[in-house]
Amino acid sequence: MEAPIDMSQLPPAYIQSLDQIKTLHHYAQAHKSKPREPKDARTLLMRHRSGIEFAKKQPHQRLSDANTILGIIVGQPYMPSTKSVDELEQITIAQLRTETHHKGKVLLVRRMGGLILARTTIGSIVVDETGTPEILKLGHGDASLGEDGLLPTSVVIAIKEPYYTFNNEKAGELRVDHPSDIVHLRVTDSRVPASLLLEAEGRITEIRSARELKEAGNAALKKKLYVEALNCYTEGLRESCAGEEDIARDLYRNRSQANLLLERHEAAKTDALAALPDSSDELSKLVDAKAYFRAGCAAYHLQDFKDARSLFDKQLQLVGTDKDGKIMLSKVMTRLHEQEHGEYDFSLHGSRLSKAYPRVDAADHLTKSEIKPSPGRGRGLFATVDIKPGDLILCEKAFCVLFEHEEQHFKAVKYDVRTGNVTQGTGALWKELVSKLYRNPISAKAVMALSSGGYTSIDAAATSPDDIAVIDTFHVHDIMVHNAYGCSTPSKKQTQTHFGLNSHSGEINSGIWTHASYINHACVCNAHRTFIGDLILFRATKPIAKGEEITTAYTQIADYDERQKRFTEHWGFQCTCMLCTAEGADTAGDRRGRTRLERKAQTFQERNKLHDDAHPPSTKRVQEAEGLATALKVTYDAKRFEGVPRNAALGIQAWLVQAYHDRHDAASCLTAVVEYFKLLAYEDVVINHATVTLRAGKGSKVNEEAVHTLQYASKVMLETGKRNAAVKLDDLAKELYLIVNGVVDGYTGLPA
Ligand SMILES: C[S@@+](CC[C@H](N)C(=O)[O-])C[C@H]1O[C@@H](n2cnc3c(N)ncnc32)[C@H](O)[C@@H]1O
Repeated sequence: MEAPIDMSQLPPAYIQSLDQIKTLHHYAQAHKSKPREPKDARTLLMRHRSGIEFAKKQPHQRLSDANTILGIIVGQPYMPSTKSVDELEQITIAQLRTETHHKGKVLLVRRMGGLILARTTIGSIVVDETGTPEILKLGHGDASLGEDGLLPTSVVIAIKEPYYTFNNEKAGELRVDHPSDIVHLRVTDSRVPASLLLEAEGRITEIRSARELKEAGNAALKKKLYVEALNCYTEGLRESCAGEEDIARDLYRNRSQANLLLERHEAAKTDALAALPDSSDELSKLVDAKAYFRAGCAAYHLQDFKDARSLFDKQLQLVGTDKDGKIMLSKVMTRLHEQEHGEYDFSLHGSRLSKAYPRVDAADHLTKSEIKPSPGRGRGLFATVDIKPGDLILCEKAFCVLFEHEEQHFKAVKYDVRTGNVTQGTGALWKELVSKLYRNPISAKAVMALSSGGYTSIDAAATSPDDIAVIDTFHVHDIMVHNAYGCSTPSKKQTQTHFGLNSHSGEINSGIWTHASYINHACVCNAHRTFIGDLILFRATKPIAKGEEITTAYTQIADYDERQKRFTEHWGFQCTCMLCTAEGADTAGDRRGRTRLERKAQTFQERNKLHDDAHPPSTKRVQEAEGLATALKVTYDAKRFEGVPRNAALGIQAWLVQAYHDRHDAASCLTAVVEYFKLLAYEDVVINHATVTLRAGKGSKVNEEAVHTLQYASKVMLETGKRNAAVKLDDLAKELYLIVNGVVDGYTGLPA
């Protein structure tokens, strides 16, 4: 989940930058609706050129560098235009007003400068039909599309309902935050004013016939100029006339390939299917097979494995046999098995991970849960079957995830002018998410349906004027803030090392999982999450009955007041789970006293680190720890805390478990383990050489330490010759390990 920033950790330059952002915001508010100040074209262009040079020299700005500052401002939201260009009244740049959203208006401009591809924005200079230049800043845009993909110079750009605001230097600029507010008008378009009929700079307008455009597209595809190829094929389709059905099919089939390469899987599938005739002769069978293969690949990427199976089947029926088709079909069958049964080869998936390949090729398994209303919490996720502790509840691939080592990632401070909140960690994800949503607008609907904490937008997904899906960027932002999960950095080692999946890397990586996002929070929850690459796994920590709500802990903040503050500020709720109810009924003084004692216990543990049984702690130290543990336990009202964890006492109790083990005090060690599980609110806890039982209670919790304490109990049994009890305890430790780690891999248990 998005982390609030610790201002004391920021370099001074950041604080300055934030102050600038805040000052700018106030300046803009004070200059609302004033006439735009004219600008000198020469100065504007010169400054733009030096901006381009500067951006080229700083391709990788990082937070660690105190001299380079990335700040993202989440501005005062304005809605994306849901009108088509034809419905809007044309205005000129001179008519713009400062800090104003020009509703009902459209600006027609052409780009005259290069692009400044900065990490947080994309900038250029545009000129309107009167020759007036102005700065254009795109808050979001798929930089991978390149200059001509983003703002081609071969077209006229319509900026729908333009927003005119101020840049860092308090100079006016056109700001486009919603990519759908930009429409490309071909120069042949009758709406383009004569003065903007530029000399064709792009190649598209030089070529006329559909066949020539197909050849140009193929040449561009070979050179990996995918956007150019796409534009050529699209233009070719517009130019193709009656009698040219074969060429049109080629154009669709080839555009499908360009779309696949641009990760526009929905469009890739539509195009591939549009290319299909009834295969009559051998040659058309071959090209049809190619189209089925492409449609199958697109369906695979869209996780529609049933559809993918039927498409690859059709491909193979046409050609008899094909190596690539067979490989894909075999992968599809594995995915269908994962999807239906929730059975995954997690070791294999983990072993394929690396920083270069941080995403897993796996299916979602979602059938054990469904979205339903959760009284007082909006919607929630509910079990559709009885689920046992340790069972996989769900496994889902991210809709979008960004890892901090990836090229598109950058670290930036984000300042939200609406709330004054300063956060870190999701600026880059926001940009990536918007790009991905535009690339696949149908899948976008699942993301746009997520909770946004009260942001009310237009039903943007339902409208697509000018054939462009409309997505409200600010809505996406708020959805991301309320739903993103922080995840670990993927590596091969994750599934090979002890608690490898649990090792978090500071939560800078984050992503959106659309189904898992429906899980509501409870501090004492019934589902624990881990990650393998971009796969999120939830396992049951206790029995979950069919129809019961699935809950997870959004944050593990120990202090009650701090925790509630975070819930209120970040997610807009107060937690009323069993733990919060019990802790909330303590007096403020009780809580303060407990926190003081807990800190004392933590300091004691830090000063008295345990090593092994060759270096056991002294009796005096153990007595000190026992005193602290007792003092902490009595801070809990026995009745009120029945059945809920007594978190503050856990750390020192775990220290005692190891201390007794290291001192070869078997009886005390086992008693301390029993006590540890009682503190976790486990029920029926019996651990002796004859009986080993523990049962997760309604309010119990589980953690890494619980696994370790059971391992110490197991060791003690082994060392005292009680092998059966040792094995039982080791099995229990392994069961808990599976819950906490997500997979059993990496577990280091008893020696044989
Ligand atoms: C990730 S979403 C969970 C799904 C959400 N309930 C929905 O309807 O889409 C997070 C939001 O759910 C609500 N929520 C989650 N846990 C809650 C709880 N324990 N009590 C009340 N509201 C909760 C809050 O509105 C929070 O901002």
